[in-house]
Formats: sequence, structure tokens, C-alpha cells
Amino acid sequence: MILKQIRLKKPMPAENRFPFGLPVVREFDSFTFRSPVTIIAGDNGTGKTTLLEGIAAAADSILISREPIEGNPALEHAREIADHLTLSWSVKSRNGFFFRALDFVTYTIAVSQMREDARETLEEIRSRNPRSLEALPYARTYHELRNLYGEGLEFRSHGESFLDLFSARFRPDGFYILDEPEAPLSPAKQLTLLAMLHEMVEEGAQFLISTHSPIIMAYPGADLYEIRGCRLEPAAFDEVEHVRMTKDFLNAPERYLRHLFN
Ligand SMILES: Nc1ncnc2c1ncn2[C@@H]1O[C@H](COP(=O)(O)OP(=O)(O)OP(=O)(O)O)[C@@H](O)[C@H]1O
Repeated sequence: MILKQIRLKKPMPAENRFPFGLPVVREFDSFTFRSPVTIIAGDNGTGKTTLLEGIAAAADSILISREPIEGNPALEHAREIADHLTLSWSVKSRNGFFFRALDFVTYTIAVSQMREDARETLEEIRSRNPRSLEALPYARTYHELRNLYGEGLEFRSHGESFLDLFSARFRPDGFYILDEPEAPLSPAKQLTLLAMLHEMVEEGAQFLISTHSPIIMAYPGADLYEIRGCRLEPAAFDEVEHVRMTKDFLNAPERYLRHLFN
């Protein structure tokens, strides 16, 4: 285990404003990691993302753009939560990141722009002087991005590019916080993601994941939690509302649809 425990440094303020107005944040207590894969389920709006943002800020995680959370105006609330938390590490990992689906599109566009800028500058310098040393940093940026992401994440489907990013950026011994990583993935590709997680766990990585996907929740040996009311409660796979409801629905869709449409 890389991250062992999260404890409260000081109680969360009893304030109604975001983020402390969210019950799961206000009531957050110590949390012990018991498995390399910890999964948090919960209905929309229960605060999964907000909680992960706070933990990511406390862990000094970087975003997929490699930018820190510190100083990011859109993540000021994450720093506020982090100020109340103390983390206990076995070893502080330098590998890892905090992945949010909403950062992904921005990142894909930024990488494509960076690669094109490097390519154009490289061509311009080489047209002036093919042996110029000035070209070296641009050549390095261009080739590094080509090595990491091939032709470019923007030339892949949304789901394919998610998996490309994970496979390019997961590293052994990394600590990864993934917020709804299943977003664009088909059931088959969610299984691929499970296999990737397993491969990385075998290499010492640790994952904290929020998800709505029963497939991701089924990761063998995952420590599964559900936000119920205002608390993060340990949950067995079959007890999680997403799993129960999906099973019920698939067993008899007409029962649900009759209620909805009549
Ligand atoms: N920056 C913000 N300012 C004010 N309120 C916010 C902000 N971000 C989220 N909220 C509110 O906090 C609540 C929890 O949001 P959060 O995104 O953490 O939920 P979630 O459990 O991740 O939901 P989902 O499953 O839909 O992603 C929501 O009601 C939301 O409107």
C-alpha cells in the first residue's frame, strides 16, 4: 500500500457553503486503505468528485496535464478540504495523477497544439539551418509526444483515447486517483481497463476510484464503499445500489419502463 491512511487534522467546519456544506465532506472521518484498489460509489451529487478532489489536493497529486492542484482557481475548494486532512504514506510515490474526465478533452487539445507547435518550429528552424542546435528542444518535445501518444489522442475515439492515455501514463508504484474513468468506455473496454488496473497493481500501483460502473466495482479484491446519506459506508458488491438496480433492470426492464411511461 502506498497511501495507508487519511486522518482529520482538524474537524471540517460546520458551514453550509460548498464544499463543507456537502454532508460527505462535513462528516468525513479517518479512512484506512485496505486494498490497492479502493472504489467509491454513490448517486449523482453525493460528493464523490469533491471528496476525491480534496484527497488529491492533500496528496499533492498532479492533474493529467501535469499541473498541480495548488494554485488552480477552479480547485480552491479542494485545497480547503485538504487543509483539514493528514495523509500517512508507506512511501510517497512520485508516479501518479488525478484523472477527471472533464480535464481530458482540454488536455487532448493542449497536447495536439503542443505537438503541432513543436513540429512547425522544428521545420522552420531546419529550413534555415538543418544542423542548428536550436532545433533540439523542439525535436525532443515532438518525439516525446509521438512516443507517448502515437499519432495523437485527438485521432482516436473518445473511449480509445482514454485507454491510450491510461496505457501511456500508468507507471509501476504510482498512486492514481480516477474520477469516473469509465465515462466513455463500452462494457468491453471497461474490462480492458480492469485488466490494466490489475497489471499496474501487480507492479505496486494503488488506485482510488469513483465510479457508477458495476463492472469497475467488480474489480476482484477491491475495497468498495458507497456514499449513503452523509457517510462513506463499506459496501458489499451486491449491496451497492448501482449493482442492485442494474441487475433488477436487466432482469425485467419492462417493470421499470411501465412505471416510467404509464
Ligand atoms: N465548484 C462548485 N461550487 C459549488 N457547488 C459545487 C461545485 N462543485 C460541485 N458542487 C455541488 O456539490 C455537489 C456534489 O458534487 P460532486 O461533483 O462532488 O458530486 P458527484 O457525487 O461526483 O456527482 P456525479 O456522480 O454526478 O459526478 C453537487 O450538488 C454540486 O452541485
